[in-house]
Order: sequence, then C-alpha cells, then structure tokens
Amino acid sequence: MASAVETGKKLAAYQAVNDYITPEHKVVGIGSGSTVVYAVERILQRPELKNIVYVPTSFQSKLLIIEGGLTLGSVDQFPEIDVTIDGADEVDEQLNAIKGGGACQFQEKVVAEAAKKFVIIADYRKKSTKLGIEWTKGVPIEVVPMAYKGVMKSLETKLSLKPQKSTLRMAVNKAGPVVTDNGNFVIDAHFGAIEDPTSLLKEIKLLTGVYEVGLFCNMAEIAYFGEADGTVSTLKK
Ligand SMILES: O=C[C@H](O)[C@H](O)[C@H](O)COP(=O)(O)O
Repeated sequence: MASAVETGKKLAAYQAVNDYITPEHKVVGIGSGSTVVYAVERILQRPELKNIVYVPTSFQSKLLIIEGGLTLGSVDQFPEIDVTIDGADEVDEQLNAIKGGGACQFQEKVVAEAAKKFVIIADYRKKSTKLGIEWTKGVPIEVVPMAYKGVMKSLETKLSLKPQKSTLRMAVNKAGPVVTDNGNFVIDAHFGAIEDPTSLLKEIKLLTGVYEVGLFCNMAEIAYFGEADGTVSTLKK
C-alpha cells in the first residue's frame, strides 16, 4: 500500500492537472521532482492533453516528457507558457516557496516566470507558516563553481539575516559536489525561520557568483496539498 506521503503527492498532482490543464492550452511547463511524476502520469491518462507542447525544467522532467510520448518544447522556443505545474520543498502562508531540493531551481524559476499561472503541488509535509520551519535542509543557492568559496564568505558577512550554517551540497554516488543541469554547484544555507523571504532573496541574488536562489516569492497562484487523511487542500492568493 502506498504511504500517506506518496498518496498525498499523487492526489495533489492529479487535482491540479484536472483543474488547471485544459485542451485549449498550447504550452505547459513541467516542474521537477517526485511529485511532478504524478502530474505527468495524470496528463498521460487524458488523451485530450496530448496536443499540448510541454516545456521541461530539468533533465529529469525532459525525460518524463519524452518517455511519456508528449511533445517537447523549450522555453526559448515558447517564451509564453499557459501554466506551469511544479513541486516545492516548503510553502508558506503567503505562497512563497523553497525549491531546489533536487537542485533544479534555476530552470524551474525561468519556466515558472514564463507562465501566466504557476501552480504548486505538494504533500502535507510541505505546508508551513514561515519558510525554514518545516524544510530544515536550507535554502538552495546555485553558484558558479569557481566562486563558491566567495559566496560562502559573502553569505556570512553581507546579509542582514546571517545563515546559521552553509554547506556545499555533496553528491551521493559521485565523489565531490552535486553539479546542476547548468554545470553549477549548490550551497544550502540554513537561516531558521525566514520572516521576509523577498528581502532575503534580493540580498542573496546580489552576491557575486550566485546564479539563482531557491526562494520563489510572489510567484504561485495556488498550491495544492495532498493531506494525510486523503483529502486535498488548496492555498490561493
Ligand atoms: O529541485 C527540485 C525541485 O525544486 C522540486 O520541485 C522540489 O525539490 C520538490 O520535490 P519533490 O516533489 O520530490 O518533493
């Protein structure tokens, strides 16, 4: 039997696809991670959604699109996306999110920003009052490799909110650091509860060597959460 978490991911993804993707759409963005797998599964169950072009946000989601037999497009080919559906690591009450647990935050942000509507899908563990409370692995910061030491130092010295610690994300089945789809490294910066994610995002983005930050502020229109009791709740602007 599937766990409550897996069931939650699936229910949220299915509901979001049912509500937000229609045959009238021309281009849809596909996020990354384990929850998005269920969104693609639901799309494939609905033949009327087969004529849409799907834009990926990572190597993983590109494979999901190709292996599902869907039409693959790129964001430079289709800079106007109807809706992008993506997972999240944590979502606060204002619909700000931490993303990048799978190191995909840069392409995810590009594809989310290109969309008229950005829809988050997640299980109940991701729902939070403030970012940094439920997700304790830190804010993912993608950095250009040769600048990673400098960014780590700047995080400690230049921010209004100092991180408690920052770590270079290491690979599991490879010696050395995680390398993103864009050839960069990821620093996970632990801030504890984040009162003002927008200001923090702006400050981190100004640091030389930072490529993108896994803080998605004021971007989502709605979040779907698959709850432990088998229901789906939503948080909307
Ligand atoms: O880099 C990865 C992405 O931001 C994912 O969307 C995020 O980590 C959530 O992934 P999952 O659905 O596996 O919890």
